[in-house]
Amino acid sequence: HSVAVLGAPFSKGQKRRGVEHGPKAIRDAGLIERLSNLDYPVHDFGDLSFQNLDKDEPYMQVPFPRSVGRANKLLSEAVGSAVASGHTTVMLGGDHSLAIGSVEGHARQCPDLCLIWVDAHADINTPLTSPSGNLHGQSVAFMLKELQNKMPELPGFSWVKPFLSAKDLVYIGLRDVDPGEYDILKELGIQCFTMRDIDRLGIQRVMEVTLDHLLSRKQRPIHLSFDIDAMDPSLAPATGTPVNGGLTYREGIWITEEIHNTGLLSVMDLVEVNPVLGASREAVEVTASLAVDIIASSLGQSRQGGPIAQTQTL
Ligand SMILES: N/C(=N\O)NCCC[NH3+]
Ligand SMILES: [Mn+2]
Ligand SMILES: [Mn+2]
Ligand SMILES: [Mn+2]
Repeated sequence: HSVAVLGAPFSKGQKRRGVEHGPKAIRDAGLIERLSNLDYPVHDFGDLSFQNLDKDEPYMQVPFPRSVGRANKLLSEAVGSAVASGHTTVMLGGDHSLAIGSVEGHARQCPDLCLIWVDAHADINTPLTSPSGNLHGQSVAFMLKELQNKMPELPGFSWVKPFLSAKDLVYIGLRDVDPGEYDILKELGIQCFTMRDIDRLGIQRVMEVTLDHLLSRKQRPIHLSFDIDAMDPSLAPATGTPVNGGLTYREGIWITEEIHNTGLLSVMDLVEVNPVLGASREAVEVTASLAVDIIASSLGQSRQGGPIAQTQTL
């Protein structure tokens, strides 16, 4: 099947400028030709354009709720139609609040999807537990049916009906979990593999348990939501909330190769690349180039190489 690439230049899920330039930085690092070298057609849908709302006052200490809600409604429709057209879809962020629209739009087409959240952070605060109010740290809370009774009605989010069950979600890479998030993760019994678990078990075992947890009962579409800050900051410095002690390059690529090998990847997000925050041009380039490697290996690029492509003539 074919791959669709969708840019979402959006930053109002958090307060640092620059993450709206993430899609361009990832494209400039050669994403489209790297994907074209794999074995299927690539459709670049370009970038969504998000309307600027002049009035969008904070609500319960949450900044830009209407802008974030509206952007995600637009993204949900775009991702939904890409999936409906049969594409494996890559959403380029932008901050991680965009996962609300990406996963919601995917779930409308594939209600039985499962979600693999690769991130230093759980992004499962509610507006009431969030220390900062930033919506990019609350994305998962809007998705979970089990949190419905803990979520206030936010302006701009009336269109979102929770669609995911806690058992259909696995976290990999956690190392900076807020107290409110810790309580929610424990209460809901969500399967988490923190960096400590990865140190203990090794990434091969973590992926074995992850894929068994999500797929052993029933094979179903996978949504991979990959926050570049899951990777060690030495590999991905140009991002908004770096946390030391992250995934090695090889751990990140093991995760994405294993997900590719299921043949079930349907949508992936690659978010939080912020070119403005790189201390040098080189720092921006290594971050964007890593993002391309993560996406390409999720879609079939392999360290083992592969056969001559059907489309190539000798
Ligand atoms: N990168 C972030 N989420 O993935 N930042 C917000 C979360 C901070 N608790
Ligand atoms: Mn995140
Ligand atoms: Mn993060
Ligand atoms: Mn972030």
